[in-house]
Amino acid sequence: MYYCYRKKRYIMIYLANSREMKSIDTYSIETLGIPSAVLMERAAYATAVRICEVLKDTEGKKVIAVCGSGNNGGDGLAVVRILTTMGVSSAWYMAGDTAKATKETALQIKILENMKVPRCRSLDELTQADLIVDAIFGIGLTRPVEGNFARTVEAINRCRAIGRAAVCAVDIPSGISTDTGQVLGCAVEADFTVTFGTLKTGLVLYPGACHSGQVFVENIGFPIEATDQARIHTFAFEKEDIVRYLPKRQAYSNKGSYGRVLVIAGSKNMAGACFFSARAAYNCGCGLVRVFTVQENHDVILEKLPEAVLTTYDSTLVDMDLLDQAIEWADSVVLGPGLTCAPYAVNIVAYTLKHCKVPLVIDADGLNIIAGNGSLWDSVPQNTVFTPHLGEMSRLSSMPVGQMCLDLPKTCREFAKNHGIICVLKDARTIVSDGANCFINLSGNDGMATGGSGDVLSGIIGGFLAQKMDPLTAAAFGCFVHGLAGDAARKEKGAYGLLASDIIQYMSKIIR
Ligand SMILES: NC(=O)C1=CN([C@@H]2O[C@H](COP(=O)(O)OP(=O)(O)OC[C@H]3O[C@@H](n4cnc5c(N)ncnc54)[C@H](OP(=O)(O)O)[C@@H]3O)[C@@H](O)[C@H]2O)[C@@H](O)CC1
Ligand SMILES: Nc1ncnc2c1ncn2[C@@H]1O[C@H](COP(=O)(O)OP(=O)(O)O)[C@@H](O)[C@H]1O
Ligand SMILES: [K+]
Repeated sequence: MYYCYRKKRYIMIYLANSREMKSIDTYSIETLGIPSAVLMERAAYATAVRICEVLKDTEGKKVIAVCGSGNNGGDGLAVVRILTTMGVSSAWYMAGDTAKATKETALQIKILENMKVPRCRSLDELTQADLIVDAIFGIGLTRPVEGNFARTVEAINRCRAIGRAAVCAVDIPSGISTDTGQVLGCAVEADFTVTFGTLKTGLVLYPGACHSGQVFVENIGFPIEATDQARIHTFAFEKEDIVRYLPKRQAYSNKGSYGRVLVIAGSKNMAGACFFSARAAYNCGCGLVRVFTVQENHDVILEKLPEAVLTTYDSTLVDMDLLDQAIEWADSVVLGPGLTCAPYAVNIVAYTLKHCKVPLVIDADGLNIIAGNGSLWDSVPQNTVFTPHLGEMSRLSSMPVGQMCLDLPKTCREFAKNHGIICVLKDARTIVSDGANCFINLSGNDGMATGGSGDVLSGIIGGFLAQKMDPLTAAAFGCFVHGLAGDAARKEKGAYGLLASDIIQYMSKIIR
C-alpha cells in the first residue's frame, strides 16, 4: 500500500529511478538554492513522525539508527536527534566510515556528539532496539553489498526475524536497487519505508516491494519545477485515475458509438480463451464483439455468450474471405488466445497482420507464432499491443527469463522500442512501455495466477482500443482495471478460489 502526499499534484503516480531522483535533489539544491540540510531535516522529521505513529506508545521503547556515511546515513542520524528531542530513547551506529562522511552527514554526527546521544559500537547492541532505522544506503547504492555492510544488513534482518525489532527503512531498504528492485548482494527487510519526494521504481518492483513493507511517500519540499525538469518517464495509475481515463458514455449514443472488437481466438477443445477475451471486451463497455473461431466452438460460445456475433471456420480449410470481412468490420482486433500454433493458425495470424488496419492486440499463440516465424515481424503494424508473459517474451526475444528479470522495465522498454510496438510484459508487476515511457501496474494479486487471466486482459485492452483509447493508454489502463477487478474478486473469494471468470464478473464493480 502506498501513501502519497502528492494528491492532485499530478495525474497518476510518478516513479523515479536513481538518476531522476538525484536530478531532483541537485536541481533543488544547486539551481534553486534550497539548502541540503533543510531537505534532510524535513526528511528526518517526516521519518521520526512515522516512527512514533508505528511505535504508538514510545514509553520505554528504544530506537537505534544504523547509518552509512552518505546522506542516507545523515537522514538516519537526524532522525535520532529529532526522536531524542521528542523524548524517545535513541542511539546510533555507524556502519560506514565516518572519515568518508558527506558534509551533511558529518554535521549530523557532530551534533549528536555535542548532544551526547549514545553511540553503539557493536552490532550486538542492536538486540536492545524495539525499532531499527535502516539508513545505510539510499538512492546512492551503486554496487553489491558485501563484507561488513553485508554483516550489518544480516544483523538487522536477524533482529527482525526473531521478532525483536521492527525495521524502518529510510528512503529505500539498503541493498535494494532504486532502479530495478533487485537485491544487490543482500538487502534489509523492512516493516515500513519512508521515502522522499516521490515513489521509486525499486520500491514497487519485486523483490524490492517485498523488502519495503508499507511505503509512505513524504513531501520534503522539492519544488514542482525540480520534479518537472527531471523528466520522470515511469508512471503508475491510481484509483482516482479510473474516472479520468474511462471512455465517457453519452445519453445520445447507440452500440455503434462504443466500437466493435474482433476476437480471433480459440481452437478445438479451447473455447474458454475466446469466451474470456470476448466477454471481457464487452464488460469494458464496447458496443459489439465478434468471435472468429473454429466451428467446434460454435455451440458453446453461443450458449455462454449469446451477446457475441459469431463467425466460425473449418480449420482444415480456413475461408480467408470470412476473416477478411471480419477484419473489415472491426474497430480493434484481439489475436491469439487459445489459437494453437497449427499451420492453419499461422496462416490466420499472417493474414491478419498483413490486412489489419485497426489497432491490434496480440496475445498467447499469436505471440508464439510470431516467435516461431521471424519473417512475420515485417508485417506487424506500428503500435500493435503485444501482451507476453515472461515465457512468451523469452521466446520472442531469445533472452533467458533470468536475464530479463534483472531489469524488467529495461527489457520491456527496449523490446517496444526495437519493434515499434507497445509491450505489455506480464508478471506480478506488469510493465507497459511504448519504448519511451513506462507504466508499472500496481494493481492485481497472486490469486490472478490462474488459467484464462491473461485472456481476460487481452479482451479488456481490445475493448478500450475499440473505444478509441490510444494504444499505450489502453494497454496500461487495461492492466490497471484488470488488476483492480482481480483485487475486488480476491477480497470476496480469496486467492485460492479465484477464477478468470471472477475477474470478468468483478470488472463491473470497478468500472461503472
Ligand atoms: N541530496 C540531498 O540533499 C538529500 C538526500 N537525501 C538522502 O540521501 C540519500 C542519498 O544520499 P547519497 O547520494 O549520499 O547516497 P547514499 O544512498 O547515502 O549512499 C552513498 C554512499 O554509499 C556508498 N556506497 C554505495 N554502494 C555501496 C556498496 N555497495 N558498498 C559500500 N558502499 C557503498 C558510496 O560510496 P562510494 O560509491 O562513493 O564509494 C557513498 O558513500 C537519499 O536516499 C536520501 O535518504 C534526503 O535527505 C533528501 C536530501
Ligand atoms: N502474483 C501476481 N500478482 C499480480 N498479477 C498477477 C500475478 N500473477 C499473475 N498475474 C496477472 O495475471 C495475468 C496472467 O496472464 P497469463 O500468464 O497470460 O495467463 P493465461 O495464459 O493463463 O491467460 C497477467 O495479467 C498477470 O499480470
Ligand atoms: K536505507
